[in-house]
Amino acid sequence: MPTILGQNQYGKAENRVVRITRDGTTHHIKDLNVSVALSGDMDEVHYSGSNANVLPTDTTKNTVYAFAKEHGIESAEQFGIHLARHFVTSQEPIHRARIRIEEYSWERIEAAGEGRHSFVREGRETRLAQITFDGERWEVVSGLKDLTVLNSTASEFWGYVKDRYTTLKEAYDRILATSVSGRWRFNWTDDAQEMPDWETSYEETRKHMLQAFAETYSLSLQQTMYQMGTRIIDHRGEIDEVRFSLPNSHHFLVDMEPFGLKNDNEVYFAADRPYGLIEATVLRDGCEARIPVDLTNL
Ligand SMILES: O=c1[nH]c(=O)c2[nH]c(=O)[nH]c2[nH]1
Repeated sequence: MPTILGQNQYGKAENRVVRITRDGTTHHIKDLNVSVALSGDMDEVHYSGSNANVLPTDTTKNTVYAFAKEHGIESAEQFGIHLARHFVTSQEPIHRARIRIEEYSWERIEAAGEGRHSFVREGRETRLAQITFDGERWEVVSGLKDLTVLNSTASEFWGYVKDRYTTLKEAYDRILATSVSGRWRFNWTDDAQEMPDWETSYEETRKHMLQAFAETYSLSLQQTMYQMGTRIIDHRGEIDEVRFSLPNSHHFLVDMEPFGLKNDNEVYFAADRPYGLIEATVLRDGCEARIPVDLTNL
């Protein structure tokens, strides 16, 4: 045979599932985008077209919705663990399941009247979770994207290398802004270990990240980023690795001299591109880096 089959996986991507839980007239909402990727003994469907080992992607979709009904959605991580375990343990040919989840936040609208059933989509970040199970070991990587933050002072950038193409002026008081994309890997790997409280872990990790961003007097975005990772590793024992991808959202002071005006760090042009892209992994000492370097691959 002139070719052989390499890595392959399949499943239904982007199942949009909204679960309402009713507690009398008070309703709760969980809004997820769930992608299933399964792999295992799938050579034959590729080589000969035999579907004997193929659980249809349509079924994986139905399972997502059925599990939302039967088990509810306590957290993205918990939901992903249920699904991954189900696919690997219920179907002999399936050896590995990867569940990716995006979660959208809804805030309750406090209004007059009996019902508490109205929500506004929060302009918050998108929460992310990826759960992988091979029948023995778990890997849970959580994260977020589009967490947009800005410090309007306490940021400098100077003392850098200058060559004949360098035109950047040293900055002693600049805006530091970024849209955080981060992933963190849990050290929970098998059922015998106690599971983290996923909801608390997410909120606390997010809080440490934001506090480190706010509290670091920044000499570079690299330094701030490292502090954000360090703060998480120091405070969250359940997390061993953090990976960040931070666009440096440049804010350029507008030259107002042509208008006869003095711009005293007040008016900026917020450039959308190009942007510096600052990325790094922060690891607990002695731990292995497993989160892919390119977060668009996760
Ligand atoms: O925080 C920064 N890090 C850089 O590496 C860099 N490079 C640059 O032009 N501006 C900045 N800012």
